[in-house]
Amino acid sequence: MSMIEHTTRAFGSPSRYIQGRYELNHLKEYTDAYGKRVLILVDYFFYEEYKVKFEDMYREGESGVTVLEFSGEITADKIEQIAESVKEFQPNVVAGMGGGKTMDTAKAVADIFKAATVIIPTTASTDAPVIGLSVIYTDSGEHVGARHYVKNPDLVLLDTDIICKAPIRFLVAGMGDALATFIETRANLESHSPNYVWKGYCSTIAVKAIAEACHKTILTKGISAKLAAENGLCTIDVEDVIEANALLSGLGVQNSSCAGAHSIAEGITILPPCTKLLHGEVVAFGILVQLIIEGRAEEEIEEIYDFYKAVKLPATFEDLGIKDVTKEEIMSVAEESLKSYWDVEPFPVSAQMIYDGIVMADRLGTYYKAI
Ligand SMILES: NC(=O)c1ccc[n+]([C@@H]2O[C@H](COP(=O)([O-])OP(=O)(O)OC[C@H]3O[C@@H](n4cnc5c(N)ncnc54)[C@H](O)[C@@H]3O)[C@@H](O)[C@H]2O)c1
Ligand SMILES: [Zn+2]
Repeated sequence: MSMIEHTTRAFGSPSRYIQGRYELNHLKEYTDAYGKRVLILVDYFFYEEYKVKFEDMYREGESGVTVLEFSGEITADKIEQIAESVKEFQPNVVAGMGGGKTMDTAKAVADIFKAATVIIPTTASTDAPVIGLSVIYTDSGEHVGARHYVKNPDLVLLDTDIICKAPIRFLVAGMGDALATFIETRANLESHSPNYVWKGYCSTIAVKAIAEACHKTILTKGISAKLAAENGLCTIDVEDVIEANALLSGLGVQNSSCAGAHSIAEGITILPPCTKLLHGEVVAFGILVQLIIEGRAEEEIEEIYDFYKAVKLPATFEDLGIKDVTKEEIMSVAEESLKSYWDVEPFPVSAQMIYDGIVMADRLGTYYKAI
């Protein structure tokens, strides 16, 4: 167990968070407050459409804009190449519009120019937008490590019209990731583990309240939000769930820490079928394992299984695409998972305990599906 070294508490967050329908139409007003040389990295999915829109938007006035396409993997080389290509332009605002990889690349490029960072997520599938770090990979997609910045993004701007229209799987996966917030924060607080804000510093009352609000929002509004978004509607429940997935979940993880659920998410990706799942989907299964290992009350566990059944988050090996997984493979996942964050749990956790938790999560998943 990693105990805190002292009682100093720490909290970190983005400077501004703005969320609403059609908010992207106001991008220029927002970036004007930070600087006049604006670089916008746009996810390949939106590039053709938004390059034209952004160039039109910045045509009048003193600000200049450079719009570049982002595609593929986020690597140290790609970050350097992008920075090199805009060396003359010297952006003082760097925006990233797209999925987690585009956003993380924009954070890295902004850091090189010491520019203001503006993050424009186009899905609500991860808590990457608000966090002050980028996850770097190799060209072939292997995880290299995280690049940490001294500050979080200056502005996180969510246009919920765009996020609502994204495939529903992203919103649901984001709910899985967000549900881990309270469950992992509780473990962090119970074990008095350090948080991610500053080395060795402990968590605040604020993060406990944020994690509780995140949990309540997902469990009470998640089903309605999914139904609405599936029908192209952007109701207040959709807005609330987007805020929980992006803001509350991001603040939660940075200001406490990951624990068992994310450890399972990292361990289980050694099984090839699980690499095709979204981050929040494997985290969702990890939550079940963590709750079982912690021996939480039946009502709490049942509530989570019922929710998964309603929104279709994975609760069994079959849902994960690993119906025929062997005992040896499960033990390998357990051992791999031990390399992550199990030391945040309030008691020591062994590979055998994780093995039992994984199998039991599947068995309970099968049981709750049948009733
Ligand atoms: N920095 C952090 O703290 C942090 C936290 C969580 C995840 N991450 C990182 O985020 C990445 C995963 O994020 P991701 O799942 O968004 O991956 P991604 O960026 O690869 O996006 C997934 C796919 O969704 C597409 N997409 C984006 N918006 C869309 C929309 N509205 N409609 C349809 N398609 C759309 C993208 O083009 C891409 O093909 C990983 O690199 C992970 O390491 C970072
Ligand atoms: Zn996560």
